Amino acid sequence: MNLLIDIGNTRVKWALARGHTLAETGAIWRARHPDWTARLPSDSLDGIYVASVADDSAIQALRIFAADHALAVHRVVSTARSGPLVNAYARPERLGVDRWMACVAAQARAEGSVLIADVGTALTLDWVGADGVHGGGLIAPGVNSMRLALRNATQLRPTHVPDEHAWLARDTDSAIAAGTLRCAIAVLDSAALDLAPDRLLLTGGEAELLAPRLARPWQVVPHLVLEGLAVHAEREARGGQPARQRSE
Ligand SMILES: Nc1ncnc2c1ncn2[C@@H]1O[C@H](COP(=O)(O)OP(=O)(O)O)[C@@H](O)[C@H]1O
Ligand SMILES: CC(C)(COP(=O)(O)O)[C@@H](O)C(=O)NCCC(=O)O
Ligand SMILES: [K+]
Repeated sequence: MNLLIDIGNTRVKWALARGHTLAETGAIWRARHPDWTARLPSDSLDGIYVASVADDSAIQALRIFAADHALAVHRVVSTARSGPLVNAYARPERLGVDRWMACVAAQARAEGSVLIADVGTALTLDWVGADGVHGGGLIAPGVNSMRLALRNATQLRPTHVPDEHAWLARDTDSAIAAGTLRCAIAVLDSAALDLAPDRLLLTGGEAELLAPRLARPWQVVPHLVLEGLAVHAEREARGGQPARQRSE
């Protein structure tokens, strides 16, 4: 059994995986739990596969956890190809590895073109064509990050996030909640309309917030990045076209 770990800028997501199957999953807010590795499962593991876009201290903490449990850490990085998937970036290693793993998972799931939205700290879009070629994507702030940006750039200090998000808000907290949410909705709706893929996949911590408000039916896949790690680990175990990786 492998421990799969997706270290984002806000949360660590993990899964126990047997082959393609994610047996158990969890998420840990790193800022709230500086000792987050103590919350990871550690029994009966063969190894750890990690995709991290966070600062090096997170990988450092994971290395200590792995050494304590005599486990190898396979740090996955973005590569020019993975199986049938081809990376659009001229410098493939610069594509966020969470984005790359989401593309791997989306491509392995089904045929046809797919647009992937991962909305967490950042909102990212990635296109994978029916031919398996990654077409690139974009990076914007997630909803909460937009709210933090306003807080940092202004004197606005909202005290709550109202449930309703009317277009025409009549108080400051509602106006911020509506404005930031509708920015994210607008990006996803217009990308779905302009690019018209066969499938729309939505993941990330803000997926459930956005999904019911979108014009087209995006399929929410909570663990898409971890699914990509499972595919990657299996490809490597079979010896077939692994993405390049560093063993640590
Ligand atoms: N239980 C929750 N309650 C409220 N917001 C949540 C919850 N879980 C996730 N989020 C939202 O998801 C974001 C983190 O999403 P995530 O995909 O884990 O981001 P990252 O990959 O950047 O760490 C948070 O900033 C927050 O906006
Ligand atoms: C865009 C991201 C910050 C998203 O991070 P997240 O919201 O998952 O924490 C991450 O994928 C990243 O650091 N990417 C590298 C730059 C790129 O993908 O072009
Ligand atoms: K993201």
